[in-house]
Amino acid sequence: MLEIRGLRTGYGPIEVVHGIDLDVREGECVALIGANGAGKSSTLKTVCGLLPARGGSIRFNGEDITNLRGHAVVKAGITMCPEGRQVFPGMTVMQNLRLGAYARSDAEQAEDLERMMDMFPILRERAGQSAGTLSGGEQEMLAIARALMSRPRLCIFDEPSLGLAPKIVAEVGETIARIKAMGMTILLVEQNSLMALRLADRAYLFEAGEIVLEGTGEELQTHPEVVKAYLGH
Ligand SMILES: Nc1ncnc2c1ncn2[C@@H]1O[C@H](COP(=O)(O)OP(=O)(O)OP(=O)(O)O)[C@@H](O)[C@H]1O
Repeated sequence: MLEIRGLRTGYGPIEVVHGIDLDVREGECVALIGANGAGKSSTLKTVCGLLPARGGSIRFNGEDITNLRGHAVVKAGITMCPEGRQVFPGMTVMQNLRLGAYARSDAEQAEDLERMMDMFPILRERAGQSAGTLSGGEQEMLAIARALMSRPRLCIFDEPSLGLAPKIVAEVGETIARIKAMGMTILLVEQNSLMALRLADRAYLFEAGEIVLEGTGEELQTHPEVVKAYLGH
């Protein structure tokens, strides 16, 4: 579904991703793991049209989407649930959800809003409340629901567990597992490597802007290098 070949990207004079190849197949959950600064988030931003590619190509369902603008990438069927949630704090939960559907026609929005509030009952309870007053975990649920409102074919998660208490991290993991069970294709960047590898069908290990290892989630969970450096046992 997503085919990345020889992708390079960076900021100003500095290249931070040095020609990576990466695939996500339909229905898969693929995780990117690795240390801070290894280039995982920059890769996601480049896929989403938020950071220009300097070389290589990104294809989605056979279509070249390299350097399409953000809204065109959403229209193509890719939505990102960004690091730090980035809900609009002064807007209500309902308004945030509606914004998630901005790239679509209105016809099925009401139905999707209902579906999201069935899936996340807390959002129904808080529908009229400012998003900025929600807890971190509730904001993450809102960010996930808002992403799903665009009816993506590929849902990208950037550090969904960042800054959340362990109990809430577990809830976020369960939510992603539920979305996967619904048949959604998922690309996930996560500092919590164990959670990521448990969720993932396949995973890639990033080091200094390159992919140094790839395998199934299970294979990487027991790979000595991953165990030593990222799973801490
Ligand atoms: N806006 C920016 N301007 C300049 N350099 C940046 C910017 N964002 C990231 N970088 C640099 O790009 C490199 C890759 O960062 P990136 O965020 O992609 O890594 P990461 O693997 O996702 O790590 P993290 O988990 O910390 O987000 C790092 O050296 C980082 O300092």
